[in-house]
Amino acid sequence: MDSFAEPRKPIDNSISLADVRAQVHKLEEDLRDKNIPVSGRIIQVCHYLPVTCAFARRPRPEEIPSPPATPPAKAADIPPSPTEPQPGDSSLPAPKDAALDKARPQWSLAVRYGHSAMVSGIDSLATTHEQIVIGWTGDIQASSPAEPPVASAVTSDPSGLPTSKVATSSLTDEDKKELESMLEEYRSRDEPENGKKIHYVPVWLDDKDAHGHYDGYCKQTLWPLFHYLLWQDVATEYASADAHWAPYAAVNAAFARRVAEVYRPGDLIWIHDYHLLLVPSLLRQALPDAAVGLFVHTPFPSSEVFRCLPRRKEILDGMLGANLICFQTYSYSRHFTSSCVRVCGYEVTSRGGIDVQGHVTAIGYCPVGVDADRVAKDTLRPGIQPKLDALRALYEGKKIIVGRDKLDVVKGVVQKLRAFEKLLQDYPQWIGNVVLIQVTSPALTDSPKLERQVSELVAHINGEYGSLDFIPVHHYHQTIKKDEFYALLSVADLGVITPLRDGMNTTSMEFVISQERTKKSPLILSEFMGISSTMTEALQINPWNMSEVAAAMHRGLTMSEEEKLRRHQQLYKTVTTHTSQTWAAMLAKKLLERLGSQNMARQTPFIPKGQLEQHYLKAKKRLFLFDYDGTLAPIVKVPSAAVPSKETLEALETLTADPKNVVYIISGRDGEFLEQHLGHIKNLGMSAEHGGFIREPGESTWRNFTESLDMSWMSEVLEIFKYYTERTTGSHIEVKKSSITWHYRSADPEWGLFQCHQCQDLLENNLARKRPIEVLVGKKNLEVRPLAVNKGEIVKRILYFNPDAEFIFCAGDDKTDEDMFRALLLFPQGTTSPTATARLDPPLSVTLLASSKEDADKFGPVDLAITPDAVFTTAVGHSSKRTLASWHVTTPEEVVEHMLHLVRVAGEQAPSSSSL
Ligand SMILES: O=P(O)(O)OC[C@H]1O[C@H](O[C@H]2O[C@H](CO)[C@@H](O)[C@H](O)[C@H]2O)[C@H](O)[C@@H](O)[C@@H]1O
Repeated sequence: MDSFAEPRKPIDNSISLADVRAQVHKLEEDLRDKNIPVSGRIIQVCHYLPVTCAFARRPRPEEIPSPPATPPAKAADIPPSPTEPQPGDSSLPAPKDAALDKARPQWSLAVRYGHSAMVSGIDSLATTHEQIVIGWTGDIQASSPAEPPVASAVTSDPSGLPTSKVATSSLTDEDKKELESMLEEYRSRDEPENGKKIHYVPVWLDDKDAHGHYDGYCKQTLWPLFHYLLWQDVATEYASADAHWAPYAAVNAAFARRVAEVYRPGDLIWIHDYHLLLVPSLLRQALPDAAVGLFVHTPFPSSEVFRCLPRRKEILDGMLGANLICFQTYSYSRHFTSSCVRVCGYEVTSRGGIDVQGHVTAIGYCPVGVDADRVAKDTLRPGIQPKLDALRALYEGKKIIVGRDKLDVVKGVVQKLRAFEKLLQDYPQWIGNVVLIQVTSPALTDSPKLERQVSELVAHINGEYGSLDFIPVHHYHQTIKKDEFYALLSVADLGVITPLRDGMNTTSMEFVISQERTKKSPLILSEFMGISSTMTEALQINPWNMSEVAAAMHRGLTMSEEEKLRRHQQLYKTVTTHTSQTWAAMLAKKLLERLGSQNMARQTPFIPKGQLEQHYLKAKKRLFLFDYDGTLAPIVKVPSAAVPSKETLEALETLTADPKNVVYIISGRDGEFLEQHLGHIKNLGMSAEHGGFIREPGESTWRNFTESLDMSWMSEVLEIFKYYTERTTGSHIEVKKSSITWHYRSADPEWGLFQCHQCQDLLENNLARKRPIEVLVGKKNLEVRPLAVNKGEIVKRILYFNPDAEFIFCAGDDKTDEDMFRALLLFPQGTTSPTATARLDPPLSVTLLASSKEDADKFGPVDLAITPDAVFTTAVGHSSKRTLASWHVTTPEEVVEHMLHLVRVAGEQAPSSSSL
């Protein structure tokens, strides 16, 4: 237990806000220099706006009551003409009635408390950036029209307003517009003077969706899971962890739409927290080039817990639309990464990013802090001192332990009380000399069982260890006011914050700042909270270990003044330099760094349908070169199950039926597999084993390019693969005619990858130095084939024999397909002329098969008919995948759709062209 030892020599882990801001500025300048758009704006996407909205609708004309019918008049009191209303005549609507006063806003806005760290961070960024905060209005409270009108958009606490709600569906477009323009004028209390504008933009949600999303999926499904609670342990009316998925998805979609509406190229987008985990991928589809960051404020559980979530893949894919995902701690980021690897089978790049079909999401962490200056100011509030004095007087002569938590299972209040009892048991000298003041504020959802448990435990301890003049535990279950809160933190001789799980925990930081003016008292923290990784000088404990917590309490209460001071100074430095301001600036910095990194800057555009169609229709001869796995058939777990779909077969059959088309499959598969599934397609050319074999269109025999090669290495590779297969459960070997593949897709993903690296290392640094082989890293496989053959060579060969092709479409998804794309870089880089021509030397595969030197010499260079615009090299995968291809599509289905489309348009054109 490291923390129980004498404190280490203080380390300087402080961060300078000025430095981070300067770095942000520099990064932006550098990006501009590289012509990468930087707007200087940040879009912050938060579940709630930091504003509450109350609404008092003006009555519509038809809702204004008409004057009541008057009784028959007596001659003596004939009323004046109705055109002359009398003062005080209550039967007539007063023209100045507040409800009718068009000038008076229907809306009143007030500060929404909560998430103060995030909100103050965002506010502070206004020093350097214009921002747009997008969030839900929350339930709209109904305020009475008789309420005094609000003078401006900035108002005080609306707690006096009636709490009935206004249905969002009852709001008109005008009502919504009115709120939007008031929000545009709104300025938060903490916005810096002369700061840049913060625009507040509401997301309008259907009330049912909004509650299904938040009270349902967020609070009943995700929140417990992220805090290591499986649903049967928390939900009293447990239905299904999948209930409320639909509103979760709907609300996320509404947020993404709103962001897309306000987005401008060069904006940075930061999405906050577990309420919005699908927004990144929705934005990636809508705004492929946007720089999107996702910050997860909660813990992220171990993959073994996370995998219980029915929608685990949807959630991970949703998050992975971001360019960067940041967590509070390294350990949460590690859990996330292993969930991606284990649940989805995604791979981790050498720099720790997650690779999804070529789109790499960087993973990082950046702990949030508090607004230390504001907290320090708050501790000086005049109302605090009298409360502090009162507490001191009340507990005079006794040590005070303070705990303040939400009454929520994960906050560990029960465990803390048990540990306190253990303190009194193990260190009886404290009986009568120490009190625990535990304040619990109500959680979002009541838990009567937990409340009962806590009360019983308090009563038990007080009964067991208390006396007429001594009550050991003082438990207050209520929301306390700010002054009371700071008085409590300041008076403590020991702070005990010991949740079973907590994303970060800001109370511990507020404790340290409060103690700066008073006792510099020590702090006990649970090791299961995010903040523990930065608060290294706190006494860290496992909240489940009662003896350990009791010992830490004893230690904290008896600590020397010198040690207290030393520890406090270190904690204070951490808290006052790792603030909400530095956190917010660091997020901006990290996303800009990501933006500048190579992966993000190089986007492969989506294949241009019109241009493809135009060149296809124009060409007298067209060449199609398709990889198979991952290009014409999606990747599946078992290789033999990757059979072509009905649509794929239809596309190949119709393409090959057109005499203008020359179509080849160029695959790593063996000829047997290709023949079995595609052999029946007339006129389909096939190349197997990464260019080792070719079967020309219309022929039934294969030409073997490896015949004359030394293939003795195969048995040696097989031995090595066998060694690894024995040690990697779930892996298997695929032996082909002249290549061999070791698959580990069904093995434990981390172990499989580790073994793959070991095996690759052995093959490359040992066998490949002596033998004419190449080791290829494929999709969860390792392949070895002869050095002399590759897919690029085959492409050159096909092109060499079809020099009159005027259109080339070549698609592939993995590294071996890059050889094909490389072979099709026929024009020097930067060629802009659409009529540029190219010449091709005879490739090795042509001369190699020549029977004699003279025969080989017959083959000279050929002039190609192709022009630069008519070569469509197409990577299947994400637009940010690193590739030599000029275009991309995302899935094999899209490849097939494009092919079917070309065949269709050519078919539609055929009758008219023949009639010409
Ligand atoms: O050149 P390709 O047509 O892309 O073939 C490359 C290798 O694909 C096969 O393995 C891959 O696809 C399987 C089915 O989706 C998948 O289970 C496996 O994990 C992938 O690595 C094939 O088995 C190999 O022989 C090919 O060389």
